[in-house]
Amino acid sequence: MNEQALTVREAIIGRRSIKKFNGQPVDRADLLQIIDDAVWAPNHQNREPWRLVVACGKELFQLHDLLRNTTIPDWRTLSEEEVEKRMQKFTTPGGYVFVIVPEDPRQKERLEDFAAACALIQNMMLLAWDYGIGSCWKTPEFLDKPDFRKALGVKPGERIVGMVQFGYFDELPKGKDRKKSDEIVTIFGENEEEHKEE
Ligand SMILES: Cc1cc2nc3c(=O)[nH]c(=O)nc-3n(C[C@H](O)[C@H](O)[C@H](O)COP(=O)(O)O)c2cc1C
Repeated sequence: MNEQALTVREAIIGRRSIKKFNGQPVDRADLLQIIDDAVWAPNHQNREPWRLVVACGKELFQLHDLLRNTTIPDWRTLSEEEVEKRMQKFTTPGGYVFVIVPEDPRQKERLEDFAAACALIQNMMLLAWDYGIGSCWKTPEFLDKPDFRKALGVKPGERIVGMVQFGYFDELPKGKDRKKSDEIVTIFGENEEEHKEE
């Protein structure tokens, strides 16, 4: 683990989604420590609604097979090089975390649980960044495919919030500028006159 000890602000504004990993393995103990810390995310009524499926180390090969069968169903008709090329985005991360929540039939609770899981994911990504480990939160359509869900052990009434890839990288992507507060903030009460005219 490469201890960077960034400030919270440095981690938040410096983190970038890594879409090109370099294949270096991620230590399972690091990933589990990241999860043990990330669970301090806010969650309503302390429901801790999440559960996580982790692949890191030897079980990655099995996950790669699943990802190949899911995303390239005709892989047997392609050359080994072609399959390898298409699989690179899946084979280069050193670890995977699938975050799963129950789909509560009550809308309020369902949205709260989803929101809490999103906070957990952001925590994981920031903690990883502090260890020098990049990540990318992905929501490909196949996460909802019955065969994929079954292979991951996702039960009826559960939803995969995201597939988070973790790994090391050689190049830091440049982030897209964000809107500033003057573009997205309305000061409470400031538009009162406008509303009166409506
Ligand atoms: C809910 C969510 C889903 C995302 N899904 C994908 C995805 O499927 N594939 C992908 O390449 N990036 C995905 N991203 C990453 C975004 O592309 C990335 O966060 C965005 O470009 C901003 O870049 P930054 O994270 O470096 O600031 C997702 C991000 C979020 C929050």
